[in-house]
Amino acid sequence: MEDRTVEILSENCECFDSNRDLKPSSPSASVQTLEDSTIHSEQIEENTDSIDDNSLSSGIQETTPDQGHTLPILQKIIDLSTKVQNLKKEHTVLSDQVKQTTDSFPGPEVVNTLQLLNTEHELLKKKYLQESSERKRLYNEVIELKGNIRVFCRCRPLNQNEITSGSTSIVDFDSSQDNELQVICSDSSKKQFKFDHVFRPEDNQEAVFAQTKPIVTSVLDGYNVCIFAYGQTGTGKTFTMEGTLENRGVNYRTLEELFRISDERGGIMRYELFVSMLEVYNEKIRDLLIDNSNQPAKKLEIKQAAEGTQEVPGLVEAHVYSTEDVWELMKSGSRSRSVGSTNANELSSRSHCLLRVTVKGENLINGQKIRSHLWLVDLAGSERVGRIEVEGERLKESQFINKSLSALGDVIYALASKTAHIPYRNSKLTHMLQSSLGGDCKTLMFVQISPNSADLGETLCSLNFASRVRGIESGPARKQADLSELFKYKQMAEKLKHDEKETKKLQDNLQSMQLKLSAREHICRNLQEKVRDLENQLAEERKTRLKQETRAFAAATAQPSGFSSLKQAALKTITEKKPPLAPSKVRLPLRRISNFLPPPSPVPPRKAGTANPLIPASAGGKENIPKTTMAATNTKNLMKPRRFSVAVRPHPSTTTTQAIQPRRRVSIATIRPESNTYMTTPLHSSASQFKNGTAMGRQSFVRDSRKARYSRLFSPMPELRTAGETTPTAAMRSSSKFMGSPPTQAGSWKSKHPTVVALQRKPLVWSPLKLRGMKNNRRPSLLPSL
Ligand SMILES: Nc1ncnc2c1ncn2[C@@H]1O[C@H](COP(=O)(O)OP(=O)(O)OP(=O)(O)O)[C@@H](O)[C@H]1O
Repeated sequence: MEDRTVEILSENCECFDSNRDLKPSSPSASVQTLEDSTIHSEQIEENTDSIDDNSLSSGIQETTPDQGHTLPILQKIIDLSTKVQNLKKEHTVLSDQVKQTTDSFPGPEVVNTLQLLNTEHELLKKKYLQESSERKRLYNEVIELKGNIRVFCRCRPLNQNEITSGSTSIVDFDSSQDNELQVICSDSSKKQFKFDHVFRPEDNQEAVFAQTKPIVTSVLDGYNVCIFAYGQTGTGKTFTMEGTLENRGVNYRTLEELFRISDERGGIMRYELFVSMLEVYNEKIRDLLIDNSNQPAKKLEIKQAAEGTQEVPGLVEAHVYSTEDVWELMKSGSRSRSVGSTNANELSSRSHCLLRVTVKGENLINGQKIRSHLWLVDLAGSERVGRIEVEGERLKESQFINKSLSALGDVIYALASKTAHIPYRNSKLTHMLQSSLGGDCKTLMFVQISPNSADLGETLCSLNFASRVRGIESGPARKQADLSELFKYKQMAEKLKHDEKETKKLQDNLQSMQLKLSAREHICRNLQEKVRDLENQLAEERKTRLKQETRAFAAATAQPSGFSSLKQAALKTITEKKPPLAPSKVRLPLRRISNFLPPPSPVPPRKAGTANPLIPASAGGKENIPKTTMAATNTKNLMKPRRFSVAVRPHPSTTTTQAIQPRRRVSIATIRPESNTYMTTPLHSSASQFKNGTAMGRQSFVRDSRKARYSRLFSPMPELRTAGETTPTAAMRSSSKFMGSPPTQAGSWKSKHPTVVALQRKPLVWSPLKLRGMKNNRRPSLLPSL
């Protein structure tokens, strides 16, 4: 009977083997993609069902030695493991993709660049605010300086000749009115003139420059400034502007002041000063800084630059670094100036002398640059031609001088009357001063007068002219910016705008990449959960099958007889539709599937009172070996079948067509003695061990860890072969590779599997022992009542 059982079990194993390559009947159940892991899971279920159904429908078949050696459940486990491995591989691929995506993110360099851009942006904003504040301050200052054409009147003292001749001063200065003077006419009438400031004959050069300085220094703020001295010959124009070595004039003091302020503002502004010196002689421009005594004078013309300013191409611009440089240049230029002797002045200036100071400044805080001009003009004598007895060349000079001075008067008149057209181009002088005369420039006019009564007419003419100049309503001064710098700032602003756009684009890209990363991470997490579900499901299935195999093995070995009843009961059970294995209700933590055997778990000594019902309570030591095992080991033909199955096999004498096919294959891989060279399954070892009565089979059990693992998985009671001190169930539990698995919710989970349900209702429904016991009413079942 036991031989038949073994044969039946073996054939059942073969039957499962023959179905191990079964594929899902529905193509839709195939695992196609990783994302369709749910389908994957369902496919596993259907695979299981398909295998089981095919196994059941095929019935018991003959075992052939050439058929596969792997059990179907092993095959399914392998398939599941393969799928899990595939899922892990895909997970790895996805993780690598995410990592590559992360690597392609803007790295630290881009982040640093962004930080630098932000810092630069903040700095530019700060500078812009500072510049706005500065501009406001300057604007207020300009408002205070409304009426930017200022007129100072300076009266020279009577010279030695005039005093000797008994001349008296016709200019009366009211002590109570600082800025007014009265001219005593020939009829003893007094003409009063009011100017911005009136310098008396006793006022020295320092006093004059003290009043001039505020306007002069405006050139360092970027304003064009024009200072000119107007008056008849010998009234002290050159003395005021150039001065002497002992009494330096406005020109020298201005440069001195400019250098002083430049040094004072050194931490904020960097200035460069350039000096040009030229004269307009007979309507010709001469560069006074070129020693052209030995060669013909180079002809210079006034050109209008792109910025609208008047430039003289070819004019020397000497970079000066100190007042000494300026003084040397002035002396050199003065020597080149055209002078002549008149009866009014021994060294009368026969030309208009213009000293141009170009200031180039750079704001070290905001980088703003300025470029402005300061014109210091010593005009030729304004006396009428008839006043001085000249002829020939001197007469011609005087005509040009008067013509240019008349043009200057016309310009001033036009500015005063606010006419649309200002005749700047009527003379070289006004054309040259165009950008420094007018409403948006600061102009200072020194009207030089003589106190000599003999010069009364010329004095009145000069004062009247100066009074008209003073009456010009000029607009607020306009700061002269370097247009090239302006263009540069414009480009910088455009670049900043572009950089801000790029920064925003980068930030958008960063956000997009972060979103993609989070999405991929989410996918990875889902995949991990699916892998975990599959592993949990696999573990559950293994556990369930192990339980069933244990029960079947115990039943089959304990009660091999009554096979027909067993068969009928089993058939009755298997005809029920088998639902898929109940999924795990509780997700178990991921546990890596390895090919290594878990360490043998110690089997706790069983108390007599809590002994497994499969084992008699009185059993101990060798006697603890279950009777099923003992029965199997005592069977002489145990080693004959190629496979050793715990499922029953009908006796050859019985019909094979009526063989019972267990719903869950419960078999133990074994081997025929003649093929033991190829098999190292535990049963083979155990069979040899049992046969020889030794423990040598244990060596082969652990020689191949993979085979040993599977053999150990499906060996119902490997421990029984050696220790024999525990029950098959306990032995199976202790030998299972899932010993380390977390406890399942066995108490709460209830299987819906028909077989399990049937077993729950009829614990011994397909147990031969139970059937036999029920049939004969003599022997109770050894299976536990679940
Ligand atoms: N404020 C003054 N104090 C003392 N001396 C003066 C003063 N103004 C002019 N002089 C003297 O008067 C003389 C003539 O002055 P200056 O040459 O400067 O006149 P000018 O107006 O330039 O004449 P021109 O138009 O012919 O060049 C000089 O010797 C000068 O020293």
